[in-house]
Amino acid sequence: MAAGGIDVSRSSDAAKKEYNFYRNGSRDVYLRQSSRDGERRQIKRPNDHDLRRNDGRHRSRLASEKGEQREKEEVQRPPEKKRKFSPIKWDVDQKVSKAPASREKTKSPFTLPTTNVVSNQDVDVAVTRKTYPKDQVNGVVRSPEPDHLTPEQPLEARLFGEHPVDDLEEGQLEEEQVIDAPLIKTSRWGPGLASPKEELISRDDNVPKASRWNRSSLTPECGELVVSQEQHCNSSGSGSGHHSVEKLSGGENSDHEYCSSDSNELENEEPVSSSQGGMNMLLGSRSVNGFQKLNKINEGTYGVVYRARDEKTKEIVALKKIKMKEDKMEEEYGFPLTSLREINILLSCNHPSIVNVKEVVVGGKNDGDVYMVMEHLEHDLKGLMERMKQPFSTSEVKCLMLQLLEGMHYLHTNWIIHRDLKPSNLLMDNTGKLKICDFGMARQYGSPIKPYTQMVITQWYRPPELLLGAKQYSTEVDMWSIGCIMAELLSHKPLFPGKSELDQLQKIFAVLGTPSEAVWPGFSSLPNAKAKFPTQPYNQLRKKFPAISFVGGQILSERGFDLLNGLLTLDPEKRLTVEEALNHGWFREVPLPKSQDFMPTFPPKR
Ligand SMILES: Nc1ncnc2c1ncn2[C@@H]1O[C@H](COP(=O)(O)OP(=O)(O)OP(=O)(O)O)[C@@H](O)[C@H]1O
Repeated sequence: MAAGGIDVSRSSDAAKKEYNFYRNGSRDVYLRQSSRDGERRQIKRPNDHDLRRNDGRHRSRLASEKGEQREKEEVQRPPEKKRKFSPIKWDVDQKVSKAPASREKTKSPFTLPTTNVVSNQDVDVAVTRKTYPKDQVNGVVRSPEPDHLTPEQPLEARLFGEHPVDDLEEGQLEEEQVIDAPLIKTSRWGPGLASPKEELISRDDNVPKASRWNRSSLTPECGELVVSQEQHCNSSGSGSGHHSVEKLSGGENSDHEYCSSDSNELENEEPVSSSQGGMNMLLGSRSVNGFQKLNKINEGTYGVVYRARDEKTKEIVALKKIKMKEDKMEEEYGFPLTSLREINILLSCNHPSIVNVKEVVVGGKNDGDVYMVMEHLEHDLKGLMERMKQPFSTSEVKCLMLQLLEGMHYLHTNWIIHRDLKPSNLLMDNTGKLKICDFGMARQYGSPIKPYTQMVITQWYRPPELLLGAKQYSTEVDMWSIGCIMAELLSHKPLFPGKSELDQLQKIFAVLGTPSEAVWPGFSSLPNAKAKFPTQPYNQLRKKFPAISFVGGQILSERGFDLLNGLLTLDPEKRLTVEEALNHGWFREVPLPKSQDFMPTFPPKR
């Protein structure tokens, strides 16, 4: 049976109603919730142009729909959300801002939780993008047969020079960043601390445990948790002097030294006055003893997650214990930066598709332990897909994809890149709700886009530009991961299960074609693109997701394939944006997205 769908906007009123039911239903949930708790913060959302680019790929038919939708949203914008703990105040990169007269007047996209307004003018610097003809996407040319992938010599050596490429298994990331004491001293967390030994983040057995978090030095006035966005590394350092600093040559960066990894991104925070800095995130935090641990759910790279009961409310929650860096032989130990970012971002976000962090609690066996208390969801999509006997149906995939895209739309419009989207980081409950979790790799991006570490995103879901060494990237990296997730939801197996970074690239190119300058302008100047990749001139993706199946396998309509191919576009400039994906016609053709209420339920994992 052909999978070609029917466009409900033209031919099926009933289907359209059902679609609207889903969309309105889910929006109603959003609005109901927001008006109920009355605590949603009003956030200035960048418009399409602000968001990422103006590449002329928006469909005109959708443009008017989007316009109406946005208008409605603006009218119905929920009231301001009270801060749960402390706001993120992302710093302005003074070197790139247009000579603000004062700090207060600085316009910046890094003001997520505040009501500061970002002017389009400021944002445009980052988002202007080239226009490409749509037909160049992935250079889709039907092929008779693929060329055989037989490198003449070890490609690892050719691709990455002398440095061997470590195999990265799923979930494994090469970097872990922690905040070390000297760093904190010069950060906005520093002010108000009595001595370096009483740093908030450092751990030292000489320091009485109770003072590790130095609560006494914290005042409500300095209660803002402030994390700087992109700091230029200061070669004189902040005292630690151990961070590597990479000098980028050429282009607009040639005059500056930039951080080569995220761990450096906090290094050069500007000094702060006492009114700016400090942290009271843990001030008045409850003890973890108020929770009864029921069972261990999972152990990830950065924390152990438990199912627990809040003794006070009897509510079942998820407790994520932050793994401290215990090895004092290491120069950096203490509270991982990834966890700090995760707490910071999650406490500031409020969206039905983003896991809710209720509070942060401390204590336990070790007085210095810190836990995030999150709403508990029964499943994650990875575990669920492994245990499911039947794959998700197309309408179920659409329901899940819409929720994922809505959550990502919220993040991207608030200048947050997740950078670790994968099925195990997508939680699902038995009422059909999907929620994005694990914000350890997430960060805000800004204008202009700066070099960040490319060692983000679990390898199977990492886009080719990062594998090829690109350091300047933004939301498009998440869109690639979403493409991989969509493929996996449809087929119930990972699309590109590479065994090493090189194997990952080979797997991608074998399916989507080896990129060329014609298909991906700028490809050849990426750091790792010098390697001679086996030539695979054709896009083979359709073979994996056919429109017709004679053996009863999963089929994908033309529109579904168009969405998948648009997400898995090699050239990040041409990859679909979250807004384009959200408005894609696949979601309006039959079978329509299943309503959350009708999503299947699954037994809890043991
Ligand atoms: N709120 C929650 N409710 C239920 N289960 C959760 C919740 N949060 C996390 N989990 C489970 O714990 C696992 C690990 O959580 P998380 O990804 O946040 O930790 P991590 O240490 O950052 O993991 P990773 O190694 O993947 O980066 C998830 O894949 C999920 O199965």
